[in-house]
Amino acid sequence: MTLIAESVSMRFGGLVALEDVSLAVPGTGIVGLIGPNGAGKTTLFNCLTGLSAPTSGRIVLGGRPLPADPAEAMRGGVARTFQNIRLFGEMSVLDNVLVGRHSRIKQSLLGALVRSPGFRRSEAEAAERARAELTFVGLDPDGRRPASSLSYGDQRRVEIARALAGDPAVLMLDEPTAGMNGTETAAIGTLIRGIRDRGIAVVVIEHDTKFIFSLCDHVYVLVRGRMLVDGPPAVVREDPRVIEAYLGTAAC
Ligand SMILES: Nc1ncnc2c1ncn2[C@@H]1O[C@H](COP(=O)(O)OP(=O)(O)OP(=O)(O)O)[C@@H](O)[C@H]1O
Repeated sequence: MTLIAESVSMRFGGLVALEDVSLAVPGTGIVGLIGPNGAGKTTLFNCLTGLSAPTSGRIVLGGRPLPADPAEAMRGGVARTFQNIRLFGEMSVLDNVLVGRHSRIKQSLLGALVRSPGFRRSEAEAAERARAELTFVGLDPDGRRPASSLSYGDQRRVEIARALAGDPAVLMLDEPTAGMNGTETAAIGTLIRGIRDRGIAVVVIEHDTKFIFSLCDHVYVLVRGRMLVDGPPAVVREDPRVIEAYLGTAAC
């Protein structure tokens, strides 16, 4: 399912955060989005995940306009993680992942109240799926510990498991390696490739350009709210405009 931003602009009062930005996420593969601080990456992510409606332009998923409503966007097939981890800290790891699964399954209120056989079967299936996703991201499938008791890196994995439990067609990861060391970053890269191999399209925002260039099939570069250039990593990293605008630092 292709996710497309068509000529998206976003203004906050007098500030132009995005100006006529277009981007296409094909149904498979890993797309990277890089750019200096304040370039508009998170603003674009928010539009692509239904969190914000662009001031002009549109977001299209599978040929249909994406509703500017995160829950609807998730039901449509777009899941995300956040720059600042957003888990229910007091809840168990498993329950956090179940929240992602419940966005996908329909249960009647009556069935839930009387705990009908259908409701119990559906709950058991959801728990099984949540455990499978915990195993997939490399965590203990038991998941009984409170989410807040996990290390920062493992909490990121729980967020990813929760997003995967909702059966997304596109998974959007906002700085998935923020605060991680080299070993942890490499492990997240392996996990993202595994997600890609399941046939899920992945979009990654990162400041770590080395990570993006080694991971992605296609890279977009945003600078001051405009899409400066996009292409395969080998082309983008050599583009003089990119080097001048963004990569002419020790970071690349
Ligand atoms: N809700 C908002 N209200 C007003 N201005 C905003 C809002 N959200 C973002 N901005 C502004 O829009 C611009 C783009 O911000 P955005 O967070 O999208 O950039 P970014 O590329 O994600 O930056 P960073 O890498 O630092 O996270 C910035 O100037 C920011 O201050």
